[in-house]
Amino acid sequence: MGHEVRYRVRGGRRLQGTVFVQGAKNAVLPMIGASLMAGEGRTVLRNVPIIEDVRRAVELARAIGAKAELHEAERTLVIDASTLDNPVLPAEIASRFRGSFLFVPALLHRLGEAVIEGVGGCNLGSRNLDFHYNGFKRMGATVTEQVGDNGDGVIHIKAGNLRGATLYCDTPSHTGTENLIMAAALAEGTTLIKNAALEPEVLDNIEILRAMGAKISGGGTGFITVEGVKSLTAVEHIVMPDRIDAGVFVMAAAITGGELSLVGANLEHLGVAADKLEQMGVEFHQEGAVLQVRRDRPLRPINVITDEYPGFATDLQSPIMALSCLADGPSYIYERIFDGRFKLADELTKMGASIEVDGNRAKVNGATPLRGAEVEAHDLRCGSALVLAGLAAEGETTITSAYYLDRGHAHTAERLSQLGADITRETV
Ligand SMILES: CC(=O)N[C@H]1[C@@H](OP(=O)(O)OP(=O)(O)OC[C@H]2O[C@@H](n3ccc(=O)[nH]c3=O)[C@H](O)[C@@H]2O)O[C@H](CO)[C@@H](O)[C@@H]1O
Ligand SMILES: C=C(OP(=O)(O)O)C(=O)O
Repeated sequence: MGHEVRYRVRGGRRLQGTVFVQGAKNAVLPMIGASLMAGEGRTVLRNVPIIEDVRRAVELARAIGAKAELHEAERTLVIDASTLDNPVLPAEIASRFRGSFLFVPALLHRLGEAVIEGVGGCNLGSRNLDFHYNGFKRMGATVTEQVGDNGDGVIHIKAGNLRGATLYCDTPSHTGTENLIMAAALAEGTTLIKNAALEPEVLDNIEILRAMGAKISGGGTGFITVEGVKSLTAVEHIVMPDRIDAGVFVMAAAITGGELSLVGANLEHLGVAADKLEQMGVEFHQEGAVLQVRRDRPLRPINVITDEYPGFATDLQSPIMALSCLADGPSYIYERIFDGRFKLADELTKMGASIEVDGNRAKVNGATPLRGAEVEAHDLRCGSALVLAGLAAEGETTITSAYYLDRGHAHTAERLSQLGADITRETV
């Protein structure tokens, strides 16, 4: 892990200018998984966000035998999966990011098995994988769990020949849908996936898979049909913009009373979050691929219920909690997707916020002025919310550990500084 890295923010500056929205974390990770399904050739992914999760994915791809080159300046990832030879997803890499589990379909098809020593991702309460395992089993795989050398569970999935089947997600799981589509893409026969996720990243992943030769229909409807094919070919693909990164910059404009041009942001991808932000007093104007955002009136309180797309994205729930601290009146937040995503409330309280948490519901008693403090990012979006709070706070805020934020946002300090923020990323 190396030294502790933290962000230091001195608040009170109004943000103004142009910012480039990064490529989507939650699109590029399944695409790396998809690229590992190509038995020959080199996949080229462009607009790759230079974030820690991508670095871990590159390490993991190499650990299982693929050749992966991340050209950071060009934001381009080149993957040659012809040399894939090791079915083990080692704990030391795989348990550091959720996207590691998206490598499983490629291992099942290419090597006939996958050994999962660990799966990571933000600690947000229970994060089950039963929809994935049940789907693989319905397609003919066997799933067994053993205790590894260090006492942790190791999951062994043996594929044999995966066969098309009728699959479902109890709730429309984002990575669950992606994994079942990838498993079905090279399976024998036809697969129907019911209650599939509708997220734009899922659709972008379908697009690359179709370019690779997969036969997938129904994306965006909740029912996805996949006709298995014999092989997939390596292609070039541009990763879609990150709607959560865009949402955080919208809120950076909102919390500082600023005005920004977000290059690459798509208002439609924000779903209900765009409407909620409008209700709070944020103004949007989409000009082609550039989204203009400004807030110059007092922030109004809000009622947020997180939901799958196009509902209010859970990954924007923490940022809007920070923003609602400055709204004039009580805001109500109901987190429906994850049962442990409110650790942020204690950190915001250290900065002067007044927040009452009751299970998965929170009441934010705005408006309270925020003051700088030493706070802790417990997960990625907790980190982005604390940066937002720091931008609006009086005095200095230090946020540890920066790693969480760096898992999902690229060049945070540089991009915010260019807009006029006073923020540095320091190694202690
Ligand atoms: C790498 C990636 O894309 N991560 C995103 C993905 O995570 P991830 O794909 O892990 O999230 P899911 O959509 O699968 O999970 C949503 C809910 O379904 C439950 N569930 C999920 C799968 C399963 O097999 N069983 C089960 O019960 C989870 O516990 C959770 O309560 O979607 C989340 C919800 O939009 C986002 O916050 C994450 O940023
Ligand atoms: C929960 C998140 O990511 P992951 O699923 O990769 O942990 C997130 O992006 O906020």
